[in-house]
Amino acid sequence: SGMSKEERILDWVKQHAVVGDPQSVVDAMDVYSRQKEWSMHVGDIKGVIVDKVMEEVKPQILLELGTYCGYSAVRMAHLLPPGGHLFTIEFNESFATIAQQVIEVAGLRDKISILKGPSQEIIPQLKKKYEINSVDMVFLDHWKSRYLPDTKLLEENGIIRKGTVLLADNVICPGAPDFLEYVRNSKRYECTTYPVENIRVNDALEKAVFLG
Ligand SMILES: Oc1cc(-c2ccc(F)cc2)cc2cccnc12
Ligand SMILES: [Mg+2]
Repeated sequence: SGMSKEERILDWVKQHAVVGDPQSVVDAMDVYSRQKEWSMHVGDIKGVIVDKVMEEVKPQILLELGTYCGYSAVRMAHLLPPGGHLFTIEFNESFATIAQQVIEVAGLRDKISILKGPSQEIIPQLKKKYEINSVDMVFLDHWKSRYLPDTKLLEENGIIRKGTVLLADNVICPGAPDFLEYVRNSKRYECTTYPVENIRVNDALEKAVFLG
């Protein structure tokens, strides 16, 4: 038995972050990933690109696919404009439980709602069950094989509107080739690629603006 990696990350955050200080939570998770155990959160190098897009878009309603331990949820919610809210979908119960506690340490419980379950089930419920009309930005960071089907679900369910910004992590590594091909060849998206030469792996984030 013993602690899971995610429990060890939470423990580190509790010991090294300052309660109510989101930046200290982000910094603690980055230090843990660099010095103890690499973890699959977006991290400090790609995180700067996420920050830049947040400053550009200033989303009131932000949807994240893939919470994991809550690193990007905390990083983005900290940058939300007043009144903004982040809905983050996580299908792994134990990850969601860890993320809820990380978000608690950050003092961001009022800005973030974790929706537990498979994205393909939750996306069609967003309007009725969570009273979401449309979202201003989507951060895709879950399983790569879900990027394209979930993007189509977001279109079909009217969750994204003209101008909604999709920002996708890992389009190179682990890679989401079908998603990339779709948004780059579709006349309904305006795409920008943000390549990142990380120490560990080369990767990129893709920004795809929905044109309606
Ligand atoms: O940012 C991510 C990175 C990786 C990843 C795993 C092993 C590697 F060798 C390299 C990259 C997996 C993810 C899975 C889900 C969401 N994000 C991921
Ligand atoms: Mg990722």
